[in-house]
Amino acid sequence: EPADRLAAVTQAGVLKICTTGDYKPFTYLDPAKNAFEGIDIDMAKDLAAAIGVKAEFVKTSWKTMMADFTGGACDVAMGGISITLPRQKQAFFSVPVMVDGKTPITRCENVDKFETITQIDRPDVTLVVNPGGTNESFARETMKAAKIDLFPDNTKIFDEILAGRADLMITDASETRLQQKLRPGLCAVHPDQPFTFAEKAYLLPQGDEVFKAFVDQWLHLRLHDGGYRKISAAWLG
Ligand SMILES: O=C(O)C(=O)C[C@]1(C(=O)O)C=C[C@@H](O)C=C1
Repeated sequence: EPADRLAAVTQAGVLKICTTGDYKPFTYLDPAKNAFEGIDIDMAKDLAAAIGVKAEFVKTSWKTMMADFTGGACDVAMGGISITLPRQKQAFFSVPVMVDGKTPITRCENVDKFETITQIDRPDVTLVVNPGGTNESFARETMKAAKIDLFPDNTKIFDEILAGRADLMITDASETRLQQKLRPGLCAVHPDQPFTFAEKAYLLPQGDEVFKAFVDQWLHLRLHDGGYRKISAAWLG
């Protein structure tokens, strides 16, 4: 009999969602409230409601997400996750939620200095990078000369640039757009023309066509009935 996560989730009465909690506006673990919030957290609650069960969030990290997911820690992983071919070998993805891509963010006085990879990839430039996700793989593939400074706490990483301990970060354009609002002094560099093409989607169990069909249909409806727009506008203004 084929794996049927939709039936298992329905029977359990709970949808378990793996999420990192370190990536605004998609997933953020608010330390004061000890609760997850963000666009994909609201979407996860909506998905659980659509199935007719409650949502339970399971904290993961970019480094351990695939192992946690394939190990059965959760039914779906959500929170600004990019579709990649290595991940696609181990799991299904939903239809894409949005298009994104890698863009520099730096102190505003430096926006003209870091427009191209050639300008960035120099020995006197320090790029701060969060470990374990597509930001790290992009940096390792593209940078030959620049100094790569791994900084594990993604909720504080942008302060490294503001404080002058790093020159820039290269991350998703959506994140650079939000962080330049949250941290005056930081500016996104051409977020409308990112270096890469990447799509965000939700990670689903490998081979489970029934569950994927349900999630895809739910997401298709929310992308067209205003549900997604309403949720994302609440976090992005
Ligand atoms: O790995 C991914 O899919 C992501 O898009 C997550 C990722 C990353 O690329 O490292 C993107 C932006 C955040 O700053 C943190 C993590």
